[in-house]
Amino acid sequence: MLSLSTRTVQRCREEGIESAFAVQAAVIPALREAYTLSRLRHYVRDLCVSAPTGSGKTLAYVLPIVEKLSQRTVVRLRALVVVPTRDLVVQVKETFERVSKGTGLRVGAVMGAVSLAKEQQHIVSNQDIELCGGSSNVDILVCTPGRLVDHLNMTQNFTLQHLEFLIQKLLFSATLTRDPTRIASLHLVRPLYISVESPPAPQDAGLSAMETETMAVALDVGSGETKYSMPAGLTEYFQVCNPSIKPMLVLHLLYHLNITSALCFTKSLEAAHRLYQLVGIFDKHYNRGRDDVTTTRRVGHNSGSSDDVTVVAEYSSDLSQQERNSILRQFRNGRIRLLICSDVIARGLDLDCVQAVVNYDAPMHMDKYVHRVGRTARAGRKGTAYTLVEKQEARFFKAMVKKHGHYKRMTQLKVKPSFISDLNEAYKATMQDMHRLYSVLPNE
Ligand SMILES: Nc1ncnc2c1ncn2[C@@H]1O[C@H](COP(=O)(O)OP(=O)(O)OP(=O)(O)O)[C@@H](O)[C@H]1O
Repeated sequence: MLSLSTRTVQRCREEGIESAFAVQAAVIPALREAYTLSRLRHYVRDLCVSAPTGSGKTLAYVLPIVEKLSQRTVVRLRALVVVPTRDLVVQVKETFERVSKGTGLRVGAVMGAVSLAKEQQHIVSNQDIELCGGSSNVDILVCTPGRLVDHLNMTQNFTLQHLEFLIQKLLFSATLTRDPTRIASLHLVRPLYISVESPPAPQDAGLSAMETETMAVALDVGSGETKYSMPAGLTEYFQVCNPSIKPMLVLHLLYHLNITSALCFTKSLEAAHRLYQLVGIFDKHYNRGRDDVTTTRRVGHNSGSSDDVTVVAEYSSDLSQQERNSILRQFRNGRIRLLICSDVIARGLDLDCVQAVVNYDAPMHMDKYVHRVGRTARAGRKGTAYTLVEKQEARFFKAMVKKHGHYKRMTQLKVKPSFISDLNEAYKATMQDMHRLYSVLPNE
């Protein structure tokens, strides 16, 4: 049984959460049992959770941590959450803040977006004299690994000695390793593995009364290649093609399939920028003189007017945190149709509006593929993933997905040149502009 307090259940309802997802129904009681027994020292244990992307793993640890810590009287750092990217720090912190509203719990974040000194003031209440029990301004801290190490080395009175919960995204993952050697290297204490493979459709019972036994299955550690469980609402396509046709296929998705909200992953920042410019220029040529332009009002690449929809924007770790937040806000509000991005966005970021994911450059690691396509079809919604595989990569890509038992989920597309012939004229003009931009003469 979940047995969450009336306050937590009420808070969840205010946030639109009426029932527990499968992973929450499996993890929350296990986590409660683990921290209840951890008072007896030899019962301390680690929990490892494997569940599809977008299945609700964040609330699975946020809810029990807030439940437990809301009974505290003195502020001490009792829960530490380590996640791989800054964007994820912001997102997880917001989730803690929403759930803990009204409890008085203090949630902090350190990720290197501001100076170390500013972060020190934010997380530690007294830096003047060394205190053996440390001093803390926060009960819960969300951080990136690098910044955590900085504070451990350089922040007086920052201490982990009162920690009751340590969450590592690595161990709450859609791609949790089954490799016994890698698991051994983590030095886990009496690990309990929970694997949830069912889709994240809400269960019948409410948050306060949830049976868990049927949902969790034993994780098959050491069983060879990992078979990833994917979101049930995800449809996956791939197309084998020449590299030169790849931009046209992206344009086909935008202008023929009328995709209005997509993330597009490239292999490098340069490739992302080039594609961003190409799509922006194409949009101008394609829409020039057309009376029926309804889906895309052109705005250079972004005019800022509230009605405008920008056809394309780019997102990368090179942008400031403020710029990144602003782009994500516009994308969430439906004001950007195609967001071209690097893998900084692929890990854990929760954008409920993503209709499709495009792998403009096919990932060559299955983990990367799972995290990228997992930005769509979240929380029981539907979504589509398209992967463009260059001819010389096709053998490797197919072998990779087959090795992970994934090939049968995917459908091979064959977009014929005749399907996209109406884009040719604007595309030709675009290529001429691109060649001018990059000072490269066309071959023809
Ligand atoms: N019980 C619930 N009812 C409704 N929505 C929920 C519930 N639990 C989680 N969600 C929503 O589902 C979405 C995905 O959750 P979350 O980001 O925790 O997924 P995740 O499993 O951590 O994904 P990833 O592996 O990609 O990090 C979020 O928008 C969250 O608010």
